[in-house]
Amino acid sequence: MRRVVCPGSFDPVTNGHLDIIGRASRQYDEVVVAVLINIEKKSLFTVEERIQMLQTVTKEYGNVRVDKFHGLLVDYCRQQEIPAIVKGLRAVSDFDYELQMAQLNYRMSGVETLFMATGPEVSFLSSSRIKEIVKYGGNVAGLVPDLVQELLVERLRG
Ligand SMILES: Cc1cn(CCC(=O)O)c2ccccc12
Repeated sequence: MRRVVCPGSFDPVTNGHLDIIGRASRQYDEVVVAVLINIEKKSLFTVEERIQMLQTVTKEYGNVRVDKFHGLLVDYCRQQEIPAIVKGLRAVSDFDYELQMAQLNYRMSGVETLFMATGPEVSFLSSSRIKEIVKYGGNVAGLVPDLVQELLVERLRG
């Protein structure tokens, strides 16, 4: 069974994330979307809320499982017996950091990293930019799932 992990904060999940997750779900038997627990980073949604959103918007793929982890991703991969990581690359600016992480992870654990180029229609997306737009009254329809847009408006505009 070919399994991969798609790690991230997903605070919240965007259509850029779903582009990669959906394409990975067609390449592998199982995709584990792993939400990073980072207590040092202030997040808009709780880990449980992020997991709930991801489970709802990835249900249609049928072979996506959502989980959470803290600490080193390669330790999680070892515990879960997942041999590879899938990362989405949005722009050349992503590559430098992701290359270093891929080399480190492989050197530490033998876990491979596979890169997928995000579609041009979503390559400009990030959770931070989306939150900023909603916070100042902008419209993010088509950039995030409808459910996420509703939750963003509720959380950021009360
Ligand atoms: C493009 C992209 C960035 N990330 C990390 C996002 C984050 O850390 O929230 C992803 C996670 C899964 C699929 C695609 C992506």
